[in-house]
Amino acid sequence: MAHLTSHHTLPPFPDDIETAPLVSVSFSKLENNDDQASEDFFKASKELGFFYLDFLGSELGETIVKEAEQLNKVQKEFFALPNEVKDVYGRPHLHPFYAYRYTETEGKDENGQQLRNANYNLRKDDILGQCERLACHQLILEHQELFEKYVRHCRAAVNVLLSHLNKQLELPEGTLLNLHRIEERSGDHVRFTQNLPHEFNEDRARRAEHTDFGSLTVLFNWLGGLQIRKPNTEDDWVYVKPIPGSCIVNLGDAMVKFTAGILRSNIHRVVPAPSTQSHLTRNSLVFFTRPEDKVILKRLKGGIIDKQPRSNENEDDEEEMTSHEWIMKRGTGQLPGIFTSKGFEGRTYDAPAHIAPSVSIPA
Ligand SMILES: O=C(O)CCC(=O)C(=O)O
Ligand SMILES: [Fe+2]
Repeated sequence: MAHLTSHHTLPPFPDDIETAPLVSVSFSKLENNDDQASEDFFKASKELGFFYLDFLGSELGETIVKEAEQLNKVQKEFFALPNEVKDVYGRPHLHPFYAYRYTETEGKDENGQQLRNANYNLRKDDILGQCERLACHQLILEHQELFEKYVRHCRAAVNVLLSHLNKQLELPEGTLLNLHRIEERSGDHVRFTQNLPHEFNEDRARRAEHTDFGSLTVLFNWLGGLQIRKPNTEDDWVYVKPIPGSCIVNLGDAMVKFTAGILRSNIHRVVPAPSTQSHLTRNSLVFFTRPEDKVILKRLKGGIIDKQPRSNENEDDEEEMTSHEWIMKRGTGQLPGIFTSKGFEGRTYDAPAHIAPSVSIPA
């Protein structure tokens, strides 16, 4: 059978380490409004906030998988460009968030260039021509059609997920979809990520801990390295094994705020790939969906959310922040720390100034 993905070209994920208990939800079943799949998805969204979305057997799903493979090739080509070429699209001069961002790491490549871990955030509104486009490299423009299809397809899949959540939360029809209209300005973006092999380092692992800021994240990775913290533990981290044909979906802070904590945005981080894969450079491809820029991040009215207890008497008086403000503050380190359903968690991390363009500043 022809391979749909390139996972088989890489050393296998080890079979002797504990992995995260993500359930697998069939996208094709969700498309066909299967009740059991819908309930399984809702349960996973409440309990772990992470699940595999199995795209096999769905036309849209398999298209997304193929496009992710193509974009993975593009990102490798992009990261292989000379540093000074990539720096043209770097922050802070291009944009504080939608830009190429890196941290230097030990060693030089064969051309004597300093090695870097990096990511590159490409805005949905740039890709779809919905705003004045930020400068980007010719390579990105050459693949404009692929980017546009990928964004539209990921958004179509996300809309299926939002519709099921809407139904399970018993919200008035279209509530969640109306907060995520593709044609409106939002913080949705495609992220390229590249990390070079390195020894596990506790401090670096801690700095990488984060929740995602937005609504739903569609993640493709090819090597292990993503870890989630087991719910109700202080520090028990387990690897998420990549599954060919599935993406990993996780819920972000906005969904916690909208549902007054019914849904879960789980803490996660990226550390070196495990044993058999640890010598390889690791790439991941992320599509972040976020509420429209103008949406205020607070509990929605209606359905089972109305039955959720208030977290404190002053919940209604708390400072209201729009999705755009939240993303920019969180994305540039002005609101550091780990956000959970109970608010910000105790252990916070302030980015030292010297690693300002750090890829450790999360999501
Ligand atoms: O690289 C990965 O597998 C996860 C990346 C991630 O969590 C993020 O970019 O927010
Ligand atoms: Fe993340």
